[in-house]
Amino acid sequence: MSSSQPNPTGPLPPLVRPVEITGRGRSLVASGPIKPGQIILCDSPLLLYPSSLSSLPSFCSRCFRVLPSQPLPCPSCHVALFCSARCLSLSHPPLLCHALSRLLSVPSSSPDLLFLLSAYSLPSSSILQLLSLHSNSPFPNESTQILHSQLCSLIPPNLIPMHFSPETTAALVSKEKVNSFCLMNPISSKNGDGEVTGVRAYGIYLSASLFNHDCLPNACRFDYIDDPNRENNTDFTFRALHDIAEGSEVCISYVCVTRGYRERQKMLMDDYGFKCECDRCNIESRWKENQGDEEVAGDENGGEEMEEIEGEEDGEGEMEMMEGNGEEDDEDFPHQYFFLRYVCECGGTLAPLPPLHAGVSSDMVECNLCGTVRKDEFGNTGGV
Ligand SMILES: C[S@@+](CC[C@H](N)C(=O)[O-])C[C@H]1O[C@@H](n2cnc3c(N)ncnc32)[C@H](O)[C@@H]1O
Repeated sequence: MSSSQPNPTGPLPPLVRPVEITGRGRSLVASGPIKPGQIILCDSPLLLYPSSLSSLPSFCSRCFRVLPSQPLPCPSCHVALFCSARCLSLSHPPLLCHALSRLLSVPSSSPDLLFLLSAYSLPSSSILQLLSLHSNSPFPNESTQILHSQLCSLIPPNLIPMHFSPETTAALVSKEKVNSFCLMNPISSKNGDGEVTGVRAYGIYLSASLFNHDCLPNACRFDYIDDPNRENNTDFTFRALHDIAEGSEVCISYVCVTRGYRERQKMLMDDYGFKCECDRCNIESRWKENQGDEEVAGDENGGEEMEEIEGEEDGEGEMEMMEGNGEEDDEDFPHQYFFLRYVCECGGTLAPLPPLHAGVSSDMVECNLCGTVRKDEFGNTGGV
């Protein structure tokens, strides 16, 4: 690990500092001891964009809350709908507005177009921040060339943004692939069967995109997109699952932690371009069922950007182990404690509520997927 690096994405809270770690790039490490449930980072989006054109009639185009029965349409494009006069007045950039109505006539348009139109609508300084994020292969290829020519047909000449070029388009797409977070539809309390109903929107969060991945994360993300009492409902909060020692790396999981080894490896390689060599993967790679041909080849077109962060779907592999269906015994599954303590029945991650007073951790845990808050059966004694 090398010394602290300046953070090009902006100021970070005092609990973490960015460092460069060989083989992992920029990483966030604890500047001091972090307590269970402590808020490590709060981050606002640089950019939010709808998951698809078909989601536009359901969610406010600014705050992405569910639209009321009488939404306010943009008087110009009539495509973007808003939940309130405030949201309507706050943001609907002309470039996006013009392009949206034209986009409806593009047959089977790529979701990347919504991202690119939103990104090119940003002020120049924000585009540069976006371009400062990590990516793999940021160079034009056939698919980014096609995207760029589609953009050319969607953006009127008088609104062509400053950095607009095939190179920037390719770079933006590559940044999006590894840095975008999903804003999921919360699990409805009524359907409480663990089903997640899909991605509502995607977002780029500059500081949060410095978190690296671990299959046994020590932090997880909370968002409260439908909370009527939060003005900044699309902000993310990252909290510690347990004690984190000064100097330790703070990691989240990019994929649902309940997924099995091979599936995790494939998703991390296809979507993020790295082979995970965390402690858990090192152990699971030795399991009999994971020996042999590994399907972890890269796939340029694969996957969708941090979309599984904190449990999008119920995985099967590890949960089966917990239920006693697997062949391994406890010695082969030392992370069983993690699953018992930090994984909710819905597949989400359980983190303690923030400490009530300095040094006193909460004895309540909250699931970041179904939102359940309950007593921590294990007490708040610290790390795994
Ligand atoms: C969202 S960025 C995280 C910050 C990034 N390290 C940076 O330098 O800006 C995701 C990228 O970080 C790297 N990364 C994240 N977790 C990793 C891990 N466990 N092992 C190796 N590389 C990792 C991969 O290159 C991945 O595509």
